[in-house]
Amino acid sequence: MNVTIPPGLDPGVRADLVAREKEYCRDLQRSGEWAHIWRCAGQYANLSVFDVADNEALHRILWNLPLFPYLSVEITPLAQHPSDLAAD
Ligand SMILES: O=C(O)CC1=CCC(=O)O1
Repeated sequence: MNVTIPPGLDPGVRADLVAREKEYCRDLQRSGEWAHIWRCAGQYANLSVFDVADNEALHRILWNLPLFPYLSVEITPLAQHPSDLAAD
């Protein structure tokens, strides 16, 4: 996810959006659907791993992100690799 918040956005609105985004993300981490989130070094972007039932669940999560209007999201579906020890 790449984040592009307009520089002219009211600072209070921006702070509220970022705070709500953090709480939303942490709730989904607690439920297990947002499995990992990493900051992409040097970028206002993150790399996240979701563990969801289906595409609709992923869409719901992304669509409801408070920062959704300011995100560009690239999605790569993942499957288990046969060499992964966890596959045994
Ligand atoms: O700061 C970001 O990368 C955007 C974001 C997604 C979830 C969150 O808490 O922040």
